[in-house]
Amino acid sequence: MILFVVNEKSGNGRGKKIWAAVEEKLKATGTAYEKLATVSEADAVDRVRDIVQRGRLKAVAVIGGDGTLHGLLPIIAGTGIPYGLIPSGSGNDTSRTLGIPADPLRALDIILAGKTRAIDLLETTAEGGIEQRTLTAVAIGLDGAVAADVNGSRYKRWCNKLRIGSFAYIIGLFRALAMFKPRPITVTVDGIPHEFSQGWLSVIASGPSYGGGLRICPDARPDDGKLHVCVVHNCSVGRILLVFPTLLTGGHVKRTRYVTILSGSSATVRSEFPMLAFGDGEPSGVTPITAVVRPGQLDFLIAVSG
Ligand SMILES: Nc1ncnc2c1ncn2[C@@H]1O[C@H](COP(=O)(O)OP(=O)(O)OP(=O)(O)O)[C@@H](O)[C@H]1O
Repeated sequence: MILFVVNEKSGNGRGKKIWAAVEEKLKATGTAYEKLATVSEADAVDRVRDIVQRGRLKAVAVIGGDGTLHGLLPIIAGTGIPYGLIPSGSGNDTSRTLGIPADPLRALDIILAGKTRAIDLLETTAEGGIEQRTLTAVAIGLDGAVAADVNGSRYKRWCNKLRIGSFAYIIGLFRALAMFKPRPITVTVDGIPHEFSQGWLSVIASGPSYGGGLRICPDARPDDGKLHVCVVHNCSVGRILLVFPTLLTGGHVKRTRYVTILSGSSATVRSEFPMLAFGDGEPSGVTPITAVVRPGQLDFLIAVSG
């Protein structure tokens, strides 16, 4: 049996509409399935845990965005249960990285075909011992301020309605820039500290894409067994605005005066004042935060040619 976890809120209600089309096809193909419409991450965790414990699951598939996938990682990671996605979020960085089509029925075909690829996860521990697993990237500093502003905002709902979900992050950036002050930060990768007197943002990524399609660590691969770090530092607000469009192509990595790219198997970000961190767009605590890569922890359902 395939368990479908449906976040009807994701993508501003798109999850609900997508389920109707998906269910029709599941019935037409005689697929054994169970649907779980969940109202929150905690609700999903409790109910999915019970079903996983009962066993005999062929796969767990999410109809939602990166946040919905993120919420179930503590239950699915390391179990060998194939994890699938029918994207209905606004950022959809996981589907972008793994080549999962936006068309729900084509995404369903991938789930039904049952081919998996083992991908890496990031395990983070933030101030106060808050532990999380993240699939795409942990954003700290300015990005954290952007995520905090975007999540639950009215403009995110409008962008989703207009099907320009990624645009919400651009609005969030302008709003966060008006409030955020760069601070001294230390980014330690595999034990080697890198000091920045004006740290704007640090992103610890498993794959190349975050924030709705920004190619923050363009050389990262979700199954390369490494974590990748991008630090933007020591530049003016004007420079940040100039760098931002280059994130869409990954061209920012050439601006080595204020963009530093690192990689390794563990990374810690410390800041003079606590900075917010968001993993897969969900709150992960505040600095200091340490991320460790866990290679091949998740068997993700992907396209046969992917
Ligand atoms: N299983 C779930 N069921 C209902 N709500 C959930 C579930 N998991 C997480 N949520 C909540 O729903 C919110 C939106 O979900 P999600 O992040 O998947 O969609 P999105 O924000 O539209 O897309 P994206 O993360 O790709 O930008 C999350 O931020 C979280 O608060």
